[in-house]
Amino acid sequence: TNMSHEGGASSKSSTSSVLKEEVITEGKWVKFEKTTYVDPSGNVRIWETVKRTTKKNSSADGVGIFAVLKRTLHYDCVVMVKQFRPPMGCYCLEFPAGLIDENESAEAAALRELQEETGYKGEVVGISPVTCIDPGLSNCTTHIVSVNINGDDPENIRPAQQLAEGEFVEVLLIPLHHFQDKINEIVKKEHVVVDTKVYAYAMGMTLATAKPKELPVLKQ
Ligand SMILES: Nc1nc(=O)[nH]c2c1ncn2[C@H]1C[C@H](O)[C@@H](COP(=O)(O)OP(=O)(O)O)O1
Repeated sequence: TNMSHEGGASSKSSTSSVLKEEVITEGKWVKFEKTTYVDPSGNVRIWETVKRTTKKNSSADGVGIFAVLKRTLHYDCVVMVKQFRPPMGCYCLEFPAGLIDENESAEAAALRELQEETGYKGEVVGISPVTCIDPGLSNCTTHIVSVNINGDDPENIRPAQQLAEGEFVEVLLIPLHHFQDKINEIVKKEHVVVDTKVYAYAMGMTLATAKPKELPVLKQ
C-alpha cells in the first residue's frame, strides 16, 4: 500500500538534518548563509539560506496581527496596512506586523505594533504557534496574533499612528464579510501585491462561509 501521506515515505524526512551553517555575508538586518544538510536519501547537500540578525530570545522573529475592529452599527472590519516594501519594489497589502523586541512577549509585541502602525488599542484573543514564513528561503518565523478592537471605546475613535522615522503606513479597513472580494477589488484597482497570509486567510474565510453545512454530493 502507498503510505506516503501517513508516515511512509514522508517519515523519511525525519532522517534529514543540518550539518553545518556558514555565514557568507552579514548586514545590519539580514545575513546570508550556506547550509550543509543531509537529504532523506542520506546525500550531503548545500542550501542557500537567509536569516534575520535581529532574533534574540523570542519564540519567533515577529508577529502578524489579525485585528478586527468592532463598532456599533458598523460591519466588523479587518485592519490592514499598505506600505512600500523595498524588496518587492512596490506597495504591499498586509496585516499589521513587526519584529518582537528583546524580552518582549509575542502578545505584547502584537499590541505595540498594532498601536504604532494603526493607532488602535486592542486586546489579544488568540495566538498561533510559531509559523514559518518562507521556509525555502529563510528561517523567519512569526506568530499570528488575533486581536479584537473595541471601536466604540473613546481611545479608538481617532486612532493616531506612532510611526518611526522612515516608516510610512496607510491603514485600510476591510469588511470581514466580503474580505476576499474587497481584496480582489483593491488588487484590480491599484498596483499592490497581497501578502500570502492575507490571501490564504481570505480564501479560507470564503470556503468556510460558503456552504459549510451542506453535505457533499457524489463526485463524478
Ligand atoms: N530587511 C530589513 N532591511 C532594512 O534595511 N531594515 C529593516 C529590515 N527589516 C526590518 N528593518 C527595520 C525597519 C524598521 O525600522 C525596523 C523594525 O521593523 P518592524 O516594524 O518591526 O517590521 P516591519 O514592519 O516588518 O518592517 O526594522
